[in-house]
Amino acid sequence: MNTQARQRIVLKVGSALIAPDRQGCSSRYLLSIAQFIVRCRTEGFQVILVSSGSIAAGAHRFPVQSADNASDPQAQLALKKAMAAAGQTEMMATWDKFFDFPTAQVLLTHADLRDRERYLSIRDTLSTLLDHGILPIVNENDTVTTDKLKVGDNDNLSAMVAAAVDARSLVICSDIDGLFDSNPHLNADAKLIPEVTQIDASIYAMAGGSHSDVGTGGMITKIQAAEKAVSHGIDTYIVNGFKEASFNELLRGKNPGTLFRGSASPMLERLHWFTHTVRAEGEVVVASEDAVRSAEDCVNISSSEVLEVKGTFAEGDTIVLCSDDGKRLAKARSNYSSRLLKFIAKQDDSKLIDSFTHDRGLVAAQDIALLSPDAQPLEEKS
Ligand SMILES: Nc1ncnc2c1ncn2[C@@H]1O[C@H](COP(=O)(O)OP(=O)(O)O)[C@@H](O)[C@H]1O
Ligand SMILES: N[C@@H](CCC(=O)OP(=O)(O)O)C(=O)O
Repeated sequence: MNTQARQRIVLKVGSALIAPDRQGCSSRYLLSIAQFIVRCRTEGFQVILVSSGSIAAGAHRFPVQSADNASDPQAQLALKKAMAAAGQTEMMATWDKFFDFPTAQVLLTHADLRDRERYLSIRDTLSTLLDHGILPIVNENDTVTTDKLKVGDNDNLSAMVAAAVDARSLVICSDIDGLFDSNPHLNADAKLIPEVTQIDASIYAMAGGSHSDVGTGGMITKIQAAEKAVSHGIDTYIVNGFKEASFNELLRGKNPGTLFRGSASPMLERLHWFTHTVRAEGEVVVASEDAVRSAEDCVNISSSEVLEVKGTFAEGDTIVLCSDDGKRLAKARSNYSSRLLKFIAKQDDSKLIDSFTHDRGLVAAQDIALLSPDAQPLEEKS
């Protein structure tokens, strides 16, 4: 493990902290966040800021909406992207004013992160910026994204960035003290959970969506982010960014919100990237769970064990191998297009079938991630 890299902190700031009333950026909460960044740097940490808020910050530039636009989803989406474009410059200018060191804007999409070459390039750029004392400020490139191209929320984006830079901690600053056992906006008796040792279905069951006009994803995407980060060995905190005390406590080494402790046995880098950043384009249902017990099993699956092929994918695309009762067993890269696999799976002649998969397995040996039997579809969860 690169010990220098382990001195990195990724700080994710939610929209409500940037532009609380959608009237442009406000310094109300940003001052204490900026001071925290400065203190962390003074103490020798390299900091990356993942800042939401471009849409919330740009909203005030588009005060007039025609009634037609309000009911047209396409027009609404175009408006949000325009707000993001206008708000992004305002947001960068606002952050820049707090610091006497340079900042750099890094706008990413999921299409950038899931492509290995681009991912490595992003990693190098972020490291170079950090090594030159520059504060990278990352956001999703909302103006160019479509459903297929986007991460969709900055919680997951911040976890992908934290893994890419091999961070030591990920701090998610939200509008609430941390993860509660149910949404405090709906249940006045909800209790704060100070530490989560294992992220499973019971933790996801506590989480609801966002209640605000400006937030995306609520607690669900924060738990997804924590799941990604902890499996890379990154301690992940959800803290209340409205409260200056949160940052003072973090600086004293205390946990002011909810802590998800990083795994003591982190995944290898490429496996982590493939498991948590790359998305599956389709599914292949296999006859038995026993066919997918190890990576070697996956390579050796014969086409006669393929029951069904779902979705459209090309050779080399990522697929999930599932059991016929819907369990996600493994993620891998298909050696065949969905079209060819569908054709092969329909054949009765086993000799013909085997002739297709004789020389190379159903999936490539390089990227195979075994998923635990009750694993949730990490990258597809919403
Ligand atoms: N179990 C829960 N504990 C805490 N907050 C929850 C929970 N379930 C849902 N939420 C909602 O998640 C919100 C925070 O997420 P979000 O609105 O997306 O903020 P951000 O802009 O910081 O990402 C909280 O204000 C709350 O409404
Ligand atoms: N990329 C969007 C933010 C998306 C997002 O995840 O928002 P939030 O839930 O406030 O962190 C923007 O800059 O407005």
